[in-house]
Amino acid sequence: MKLILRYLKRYKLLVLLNFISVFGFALTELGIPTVISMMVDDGVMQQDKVYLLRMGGLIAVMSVVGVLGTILLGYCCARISTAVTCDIRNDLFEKVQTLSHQEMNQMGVSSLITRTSNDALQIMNFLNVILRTAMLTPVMIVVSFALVIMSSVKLSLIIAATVPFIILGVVVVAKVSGPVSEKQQTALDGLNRIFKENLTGLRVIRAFNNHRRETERFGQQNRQFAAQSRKLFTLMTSMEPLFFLLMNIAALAIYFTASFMIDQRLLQVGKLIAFMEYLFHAMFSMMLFCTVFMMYPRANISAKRIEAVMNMEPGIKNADAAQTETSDKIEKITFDHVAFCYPDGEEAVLKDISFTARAGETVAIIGSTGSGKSTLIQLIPRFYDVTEGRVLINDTDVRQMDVRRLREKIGFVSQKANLFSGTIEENIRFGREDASEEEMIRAAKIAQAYDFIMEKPGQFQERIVEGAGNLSGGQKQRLSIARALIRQPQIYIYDDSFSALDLKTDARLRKALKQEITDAIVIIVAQRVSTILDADRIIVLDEGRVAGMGRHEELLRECPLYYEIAASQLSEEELQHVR
Ligand SMILES: Nc1ncnc2c1ncn2[C@@H]1O[C@H](COP(=O)(O)OP(=O)(O)OP(=O)(O)O)[C@@H](O)[C@H]1O
Repeated sequence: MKLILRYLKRYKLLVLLNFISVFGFALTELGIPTVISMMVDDGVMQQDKVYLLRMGGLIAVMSVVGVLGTILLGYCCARISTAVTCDIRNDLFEKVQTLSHQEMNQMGVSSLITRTSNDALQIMNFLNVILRTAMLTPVMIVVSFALVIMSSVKLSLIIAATVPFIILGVVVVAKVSGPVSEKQQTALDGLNRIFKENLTGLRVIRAFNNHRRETERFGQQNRQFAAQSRKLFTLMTSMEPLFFLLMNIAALAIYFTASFMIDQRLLQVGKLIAFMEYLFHAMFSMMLFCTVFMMYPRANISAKRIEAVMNMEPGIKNADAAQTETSDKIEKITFDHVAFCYPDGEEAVLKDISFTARAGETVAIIGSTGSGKSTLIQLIPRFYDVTEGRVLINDTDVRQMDVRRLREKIGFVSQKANLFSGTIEENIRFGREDASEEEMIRAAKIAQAYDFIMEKPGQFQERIVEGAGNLSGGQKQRLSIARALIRQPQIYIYDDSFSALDLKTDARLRKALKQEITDAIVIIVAQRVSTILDADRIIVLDEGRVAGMGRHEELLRECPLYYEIAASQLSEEELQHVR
């Protein structure tokens, strides 16, 4: 619960106001029965009308104060609980932005979503209850039990007998509900994961006619979640009837004893009314307090799940002496005997990779699937850090550079064209918000996106739906290329970014890129040999090792693996031309 306290500290004034309104409320709630008891014993019994009127006025004032206190209490609870949850969500979101791919994989995207949504909601509900009742109930319990005892010590003994049973019940429920709550949240993670996978893979599921299987998978997980929820709710609600049973038995015993006491003039009727009123408040407050107590394990689990994310150390962060000032002009990128192994992998995915890419050059990387092409380029923007060797920009190790500054210099076009819901313009400007209209149009034109954008009814204002479902694969790729181009970076990295383009568009795009980007370093991962024919250097990767390096013609002659790839894609004539 340290998490909640840490965030509550930000709203000290409101918490204080909350506390004051709680006291105001308690004072009036418990004051009114006292005044009623006085009215009955000293006013009604003595037929003193003036006294009755005075006391009636006092009750009216106390009621107004009580109502105002309750409204203020409600306001404070709502303000604090929503503000704290909002802060927690914002901080979680910000934290997730700093996590590297490794931590994201470790935690799981669905679990991160559940933690930000459902776990934060649990904290909000708990806070709402705690601010409303946890502050109020201890005050009410102590004061009203004191008044109960003061009203009649004998009758209080009957109540004392029920207290151990109540405490025992609450402790048992709290102990059992903690682990159940954890299982419930984990089941919800799983439910979200299946739902997310199904929505993103809807077409595949339909194409393979697998919706029954998926529905069954979802149903199974849903049943698991429902079972845990049922257990939890049953546990939480089981306390209430038991509590009322105890209360009713106690009330019977009290009335029975009180009738004897009144008979023997040991107790007045007014005192009995007040006693029952105090008792009602004491028991009701106790029940509310028990609810808070029972809610605690659930909120505690959620707080722990949130804290686990907050306390995660980002794998990629700035070195202590990170260079915030990188030289403006990037002359070269050097891979110096680089090896890389994924944190959860057993074997190195890249082994002893060395090459240099200079400004104005295009370096292409080709190789069979799984040979390590995408992994290699992800080491440049530090999505991962090398396991051995160094990646240098000019002569500085990227690990010594400020991550933000480093990434500012890079235009990265990922293998999967990720676009965001919003307009086409917003998506292109994602690369650089302050770009001019001309720069945006220029980027769209080089990326060969301009024509299809102009054909859309909304043109640059055309809306892209979630997951860019209203665009073709090639259109998505071209927009993500435009997004990188508008940035005008010094390093371009294309991770198989032309694969969805037809050969004609691919050729036009490469021609435009060559004309417009003359001074930057361009690194292209490609599957198609035709995409990289003109590259200044082609690196052929085979199981994480460099199997060949050179221009297209040289490699055809000297690298059997490259020849094999080219032979599978080019015509006999194109191959003979080189030989
Ligand atoms: N996050 C990851 N964790 C563990 N292993 C990974 C991870 N990503 C990729 N790999 C493994 O690393 C190897 C290289 O993958 P990589 O994606 O770099 O290959 P690639 O050459 O780009 O393949 P493709 O052409 O199919 O995109 C593969 O064996 C893959 O299984």
